[in-house]
Amino acid sequence: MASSLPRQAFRLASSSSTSSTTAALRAASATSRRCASTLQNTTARRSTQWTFPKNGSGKRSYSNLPPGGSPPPRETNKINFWPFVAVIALTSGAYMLLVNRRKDMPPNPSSSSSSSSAAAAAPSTSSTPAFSPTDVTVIFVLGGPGAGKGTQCARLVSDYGFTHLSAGDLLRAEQDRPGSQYGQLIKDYIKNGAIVPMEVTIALLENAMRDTLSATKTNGKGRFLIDGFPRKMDQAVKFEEVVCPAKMVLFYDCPEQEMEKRLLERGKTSGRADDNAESIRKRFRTFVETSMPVVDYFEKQGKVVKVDSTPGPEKVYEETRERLRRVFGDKF
Ligand SMILES: Nc1ncnc2c1ncn2[C@@H]1O[C@H](COP(=O)(O)OP(=O)(O)OP(=O)(O)O)[C@@H](O)[C@H]1O
Ligand SMILES: O=c1ccn([C@@H]2O[C@H](COP(=O)(O)O)[C@@H](O)[C@H]2O)c(=O)[nH]1
Repeated sequence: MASSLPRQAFRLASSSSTSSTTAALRAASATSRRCASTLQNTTARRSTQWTFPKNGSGKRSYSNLPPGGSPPPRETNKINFWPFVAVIALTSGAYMLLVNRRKDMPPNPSSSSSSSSAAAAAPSTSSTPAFSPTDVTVIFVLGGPGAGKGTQCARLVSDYGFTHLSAGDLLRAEQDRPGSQYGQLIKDYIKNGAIVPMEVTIALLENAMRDTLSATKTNGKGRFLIDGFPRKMDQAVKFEEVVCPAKMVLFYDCPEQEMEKRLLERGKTSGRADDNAESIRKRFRTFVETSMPVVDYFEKQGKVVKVDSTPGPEKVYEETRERLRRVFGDKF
């Protein structure tokens, strides 16, 4: 059902868009319920259609005779034309009324002068992203837990003027927001190193992007480092479809042993519920099984820039800058 949720469902919460969050997810679930009840009604109608009366032997009777009964009395073959004439007259009248009313209506904005072309006439099969990649640069920053994504993003922000959006941070903020109906759900997912349903995360990201763009007077232009997202194929596809296609994927590659050491060290002070041995093990597993396919997917599109993040942060950053320069040029 997720893929057929209304677009509105993706306009979810940020701290400034709380009520739209709730309303959007409610709308989504209301739609699901409507779908379910429509399905039930359809099924009910179908089963009615397929209920045939049983005859005396207990078998279904498929003739137009009532089971075991005699044929209905034959009607005399007199045809009365007047009802037909009345129906035709009424239908023609209604049609003419409709045509005359339409003449007074303003033209439909979607059927402009080019409406005669096949493209304009065909129903839209894909949605348009909320932000154009011409105005908005999105770079996905991926890598295992503790690979150093956040550390590198902080440096890129000060040198390139990116806005850094960490999906994990946004989820933690939503989790702690008083009154959030997703607080407990997010908490459980994070503790288990699992991926929160994409509707929540995509909406948080889209809202944060929108808030950033409207707060900065840059005519809707902006640069975003989306850190720790997408971590699952459905997120990747949906985000690019409804929010904005990414220009590049910065992938920080680091051995598990090194990442574990960093996370356990960070866990001494981070206060994060998932910086402990058990959660780290689960996060690694999710990363290998669920998130690596996303990296492979973008790799096939030639979008991945892989940086070894085993060395110290300075060295990793130097390499990152060099790789960005190669892709975007000196003036980026
Ligand atoms: N290149 C590095 N060498 C050594 N330690 C590092 C390096 N980069 C980051 N760290 C440290 O490792 C820990 C994890 O780094 P960071 O938070 O940047 O990783 P992350 O990939 O964003 O993690 P997560 O996915 O869990 O949010 C931090 O304590 C950070 O200071
Ligand atoms: O797209 C996402 C990103 C993150 N999560 C959950 O958050 C935690 C922590 O993420 P960090 O990037 O390490 O801060 C992650 O383990 C997931 O449980 C998510 O569900 N979806």
